[in-house]
Amino acid sequence: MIEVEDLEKVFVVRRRAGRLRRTKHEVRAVGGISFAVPRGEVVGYIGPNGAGKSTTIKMLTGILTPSSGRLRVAGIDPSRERTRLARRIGVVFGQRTTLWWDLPLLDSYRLMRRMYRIPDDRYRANLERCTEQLGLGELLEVPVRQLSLGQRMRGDIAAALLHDPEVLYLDEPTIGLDVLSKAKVREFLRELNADRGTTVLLTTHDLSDIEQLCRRVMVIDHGRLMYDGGLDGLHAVGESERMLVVDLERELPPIDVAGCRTVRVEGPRQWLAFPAGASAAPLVAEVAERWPLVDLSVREPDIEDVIARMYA
Ligand SMILES: Nc1ncnc2c1ncn2[C@@H]1O[C@H](COP(=O)(O)OP(=O)(O)OP(=O)(O)O)[C@@H](O)[C@H]1O
Repeated sequence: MIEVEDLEKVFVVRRRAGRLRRTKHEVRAVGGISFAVPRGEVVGYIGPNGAGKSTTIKMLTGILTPSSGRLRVAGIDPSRERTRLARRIGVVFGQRTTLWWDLPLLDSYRLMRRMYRIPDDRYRANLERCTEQLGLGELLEVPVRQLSLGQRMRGDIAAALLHDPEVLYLDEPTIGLDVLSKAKVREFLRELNADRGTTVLLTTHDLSDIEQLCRRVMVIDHGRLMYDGGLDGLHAVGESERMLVVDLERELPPIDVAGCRTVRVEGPRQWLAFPAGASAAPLVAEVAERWPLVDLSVREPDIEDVIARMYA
């Protein structure tokens, strides 16, 4: 559904270099990335600030023209046939709205029906589905400026789906939302993908979005693809560690188990880190045999830590 080959975007920026002089600089926002997303996949696209995520999405929608490389979305070259592509894709920018600020939601949707020339029956069916699943019923007559952030975001997601796009780009769709609103948005996206097979490319700084929605994740940094694969594989790349949390009968000096590092001691409780790929069984057996053990648990690595280590 999405094919990207050696995609590059270089911005030329002018900077002041004195009172009158300006010098030209090149910013390589995206520096030769390649990937493919098959139909129906939900892929997370993450990276630190300024990594090149939004620039990639803008090229995938046709807003920006690539400096070089090959790009196809649903078989269409986005920058050449932007209008034709617009009928096949939906876009939600969490930081901006595509709705008309002073109009009630429903009026924005009616305008979109005209713009996209959506047949009546399809429009009605999609509106009904989105209204029900996103809980928009009581909001349809409310002007967008009076909506809360979470309500507006749900309104924006519905707007992006009225014309039945095959691909949905989501740029920070849960930014600023409370826990409940995030859960609603994620649930809706899961159902959308399961029921309609919509391909989703999701950019977010909230890693729970990724954990809950994506099996595959791509990590970009300085315009380069650092990782493309399953969530589990991230742990290996990020050299993550699991934690053995040991409750002893009494306070003891840090215990010494081969293959582990004691990272914290608090009274009778000690935390021992070991490589995420190693088995916990021999370590547990050794602790149980050599020390007066009351309880023990194994904690999985936190994806936030893994990603932070990768970015660093
Ligand atoms: N129109 C532009 N002109 C010049 N430089 C730009 C332009 N747009 C983006 N850049 C630069 O390209 C790089 C990538 O920016 P981009 O917005 O794609 O990052 P991002 O990964 O989306 O970041 P964030 O997570 O902060 O939104 C940055 O260094 C940015 O300053």
